[in-house]
Formats: sequence, structure tokens, C-alpha cells
Amino acid sequence: MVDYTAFDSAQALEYVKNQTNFFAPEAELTCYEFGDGNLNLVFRVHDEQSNSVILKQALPYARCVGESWPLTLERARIEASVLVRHGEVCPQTTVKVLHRNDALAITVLEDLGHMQILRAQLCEGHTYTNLATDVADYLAKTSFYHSDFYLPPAQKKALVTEFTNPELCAITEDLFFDDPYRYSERNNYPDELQPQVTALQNNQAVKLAVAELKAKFLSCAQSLLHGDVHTGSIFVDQTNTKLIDPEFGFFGPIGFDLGSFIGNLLLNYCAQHKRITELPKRRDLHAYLLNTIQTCVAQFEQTWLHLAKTQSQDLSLQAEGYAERFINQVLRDAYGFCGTELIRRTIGLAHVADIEDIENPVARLEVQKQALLLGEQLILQAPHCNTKEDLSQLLISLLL
Ligand SMILES: Nc1ncnc2c1ncn2[C@@H]1O[C@H](COP(=O)(O)OP(=O)(O)O)[C@@H](O)[C@H]1O
Ligand SMILES: CSC[C@H]1O[C@H](OP(=O)(O)O)[C@H](O)[C@@H]1O
Repeated sequence: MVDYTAFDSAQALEYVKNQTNFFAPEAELTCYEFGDGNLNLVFRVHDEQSNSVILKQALPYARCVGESWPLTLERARIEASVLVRHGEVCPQTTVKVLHRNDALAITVLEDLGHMQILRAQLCEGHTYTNLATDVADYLAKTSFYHSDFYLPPAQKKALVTEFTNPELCAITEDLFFDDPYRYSERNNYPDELQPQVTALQNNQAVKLAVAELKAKFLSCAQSLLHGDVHTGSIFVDQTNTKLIDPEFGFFGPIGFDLGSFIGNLLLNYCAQHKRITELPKRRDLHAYLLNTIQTCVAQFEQTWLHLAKTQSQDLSLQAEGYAERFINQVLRDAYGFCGTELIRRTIGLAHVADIEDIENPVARLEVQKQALLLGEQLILQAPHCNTKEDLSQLLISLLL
């Protein structure tokens, strides 16, 4: 087995040239690193005709912090394996794995450079008609086909072991469920937000509801999640949607991925109050974001229930009303997790460009306050909603 070494551009190029056959032996290749995520190296290797592949390599530490935050290379294996599994049930919406080398923590991926990262596009006010249904399809199928409702019991349990991802899950446990609700050196927010943060950290009802969500995240191995469905992990164009970067994948509560996605749309919603000054344009974008959330939730529910009725051997789903009861709980969880995403992206370690790029600090502060309040109310009130219609009404009332 080859010993791990972190690549530079020359080594990435040599690897693609000598260890894969994507390019003809005589091709003149060029390579550069352009990763902008928090954790890994991302190289593009291309020839003179602009044929290209992406080589992603995990570092033995978190890129955004440096060697003082060591991190397992196992995350490359997890990421490639989740992509393969999710790609089997959702080939249209999952980036293709072309080659992998777990010892070197390398995954070679199809190059999606002809598409755009959703976060940047939403920040610029672009909209995508298929986004809601594509993401709903991905979330419903990946979650149903990796759940106990579909997999034979022994296979499901073996997969839970294969996808145990303790180090990456610990990051989520800290950043989503612990840090924002206590003093932590990792927290990051302006002094002016301190009164609201202190109130949040003293709010026992919020802490109780977050404790419930954390318990679910820790011990509810419902299905194989992507684990980090934010708008920076989604490539889009007007016809396609592709999910990348599931290195936080593990068997967890189904609502977590849907909640993370909705949370990122809502962060953008809050930011648009200050990003777009023309009222009609802002109204249109707000309407688009709200509609995307509602359509995604409704489509997710519909597809999931259809799969539950047509693809499951599990006797429990034959109990009248059980599938509906199950999915209603998933949706409540999703809105709760969504609230934790809003809060951790506002006052925790990892922020989002939607808010950070607002230049005027006063305007940015207003957005941060709104995101915090929205997150808090979703966490508190979602558990009391019965259906997706109630959840949608709750959201509308909070956005007014
Ligand atoms: N398959 C791909 N095609 C084109 N660009 C990609 C691809 N995968 C990643 N990238 C680029 O690299 C960046 C970081 O990738 P990502 O997987 O999010 O890394 P990290 O794991 O460090 O968060 C993305 O924002 C995107 O610009
Ligand atoms: C130190 S990890 C912080 C944060 O980064 C991850 O996102 P990405 O790698 O896609 O930028 C994930 O959301 C983690 O919570």
C-alpha cells in the first residue's frame, strides 16, 4: 500500500497521468489547486482541449484551521463511499466518482466546472426552477433506500458500521448543538450581538429543544445521510442539480439533511433583506426561496410516501397511517435542525458568504439578528406542528 502524502499540483498531475487513464499518454496536462472549502484540497487537471477531472484529497487536518486541528483521512473513504451509494439511487443528482484511492485519501470526480455553486448564484439573485424537486428527489430516495424500510436488517446494520464517522460527527455535534448555546472560543460574532446571544444561551426552553435534536443526531440511525447539505455543496444550472462533498455522511436522522438545506435557503432569505435594495426584486427572490422550501418539503414527503407504499417489505409500513406519522416526525425534525443551522452559521465557527459578504456592518448585524431569531423560533415551535402545512404556516408567520 502507498504511504499517504499531501499532494501539490505537480504530484496531483503526475497521479492523474500515471495512475488513471482519463487522458491519452501524450496529452499535455496542466493542474492547479482551487479548493475553497473548509477541509480539503481540490485540484483541477485538464488537457489542451479543456477535458478535465477533479482530484480531491483530504489533508490530515482541517484546511481552514491548519495542523492544530488534526482530522482523520478516513473522511475521504466515507465521502467516496457515500457518493457511490447515493449515486446508485440518484445518478442524476450525485457527482460521479471516477476513481478512488483510500490510502492516499484521494477521490477523482467528474468536473462540474460548467455548472455553478448554488450559494454564489443565490447571492447574485439567480433562481433555479428544478432545484426544489431535484433536491427533494435526492433526499427522499437516498434516505428511503438506505433505511430499515428498504434494506434487509443485517445489511442495514453492517452499513451503519461501515459509515460510522465519529470524528466528523463530533464536529457537527460541537458546532451545531453545543458551541452556540455556551461560551466557546470557536464562536464568532460581533460584540453588538452579545445581548441576543446571552439571551439565547440562557433560554432553557431552547436548550431543551436543542438537547432533543442532538439526541436524535447522536442515536437515531435512520438512514445514510449526506451530512452537510448546504448551498455550497450543490452545483446547479438551469437543467441539472448535483450534490457534492458528503464527507460528513453517516447513519443519522433523515430530517437532518432536509433541515440543513432549508436552513441555508433561509440564511439567504435573511441576507437578501440587505443584499437587494430594490423592493420588487427582493420580493420575487423571497417568494422564490419560500416556494423552493415549500415545494421541496412537499415533494420530499410525496416521493418518500410513494416509496414507502411501493418499495417496502416492512410490515410496520402496512399499519394504517404509520408512514404518514413517520414522515411528519421527519419534517418536524427537519425544521428543528434547520433552526440549529441558522444559529450555528450566525454565531458559531463556520459562517456563510450570504451574510458575511454584506459590507455594511450595521446591515449585516440586522441580518444576523433576524437569522438568530428565526432559528430560535423554529427550534421552539416546530415540535408543536402536526403537518407540513402547519410547519409552512409557522415559517410564513416568522418571515412576516
Ligand atoms: N466535482 C467538482 N467539479 C468542479 N468543482 C468542484 C468539484 N468538487 C469540488 N469543486 C470545487 O471545490 C470547492 C471545494 O469543494 P468541496 O468538496 O466543498 O471541499 P471541502 O470538502 O473542502 O468543503 C467547491 O466549492 C468547488 O468550487
Ligand atoms: C471545521 S469544519 C466547519 C464546517 O465546514 C464544513 O463545510 P465545508 O467543508 O463544506 O465547507 C461543515 O459544514 C462544517 O460544519
